[in-house]
Amino acid sequence: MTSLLKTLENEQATVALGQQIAQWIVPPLTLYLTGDLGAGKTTFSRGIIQSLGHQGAVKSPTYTLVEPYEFSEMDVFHFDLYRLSDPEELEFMGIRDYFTHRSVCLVEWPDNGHGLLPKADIHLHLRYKESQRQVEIQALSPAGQAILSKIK
Ligand SMILES: Nc1ncnc2c1ncn2[C@@H]1O[C@H](COP(=O)(O)OP(=O)(O)OP(=O)(O)O)[C@@H](O)[C@H]1O
Repeated sequence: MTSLLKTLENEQATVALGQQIAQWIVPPLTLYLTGDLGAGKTTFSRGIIQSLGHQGAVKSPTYTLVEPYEFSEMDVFHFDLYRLSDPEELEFMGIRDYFTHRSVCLVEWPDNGHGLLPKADIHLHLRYKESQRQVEIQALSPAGQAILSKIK
């Protein structure tokens, strides 16, 4: 599978990447979002979620672990696992019930999910390089590859 490197000049570029990807999402789909604190994971998620039709704010669910958004054709689950110390918390939440053929999972700090999450179709690595913000978008499945091939 392939990957793509993009520079994100400003916040709007991060939002716009989410908006682009949102048009091509066919559930089920899982995106992993990694990058340091403040790298732009929530900004990207906001681009996707608002583009799908959510009109309110999109905040990182740091304390609730997951924020669900229901749309006509899919359910989006925005996870932030930064504070997850015990994977049993995910089991207690009944995490497996979240994953259906309608589910789109956006997962911040996926390494803390300890293998309880679906495998990623796309992995976004957000980073700073020489004072620029960059994102490496990695396709990890045919569904992810189909989306990657359309990103401009
Ligand atoms: N490409 C960009 N260029 C400049 N600023 C950006 C860019 N993308 C996002 N930002 C800004 O960076 C700040 C942090 O972004 P955001 O909250 O999305 O990061 P995060 O990775 O979700 O952080 P955390 O891990 O703390 O939840 C926000 O103020 C956002 O507006």
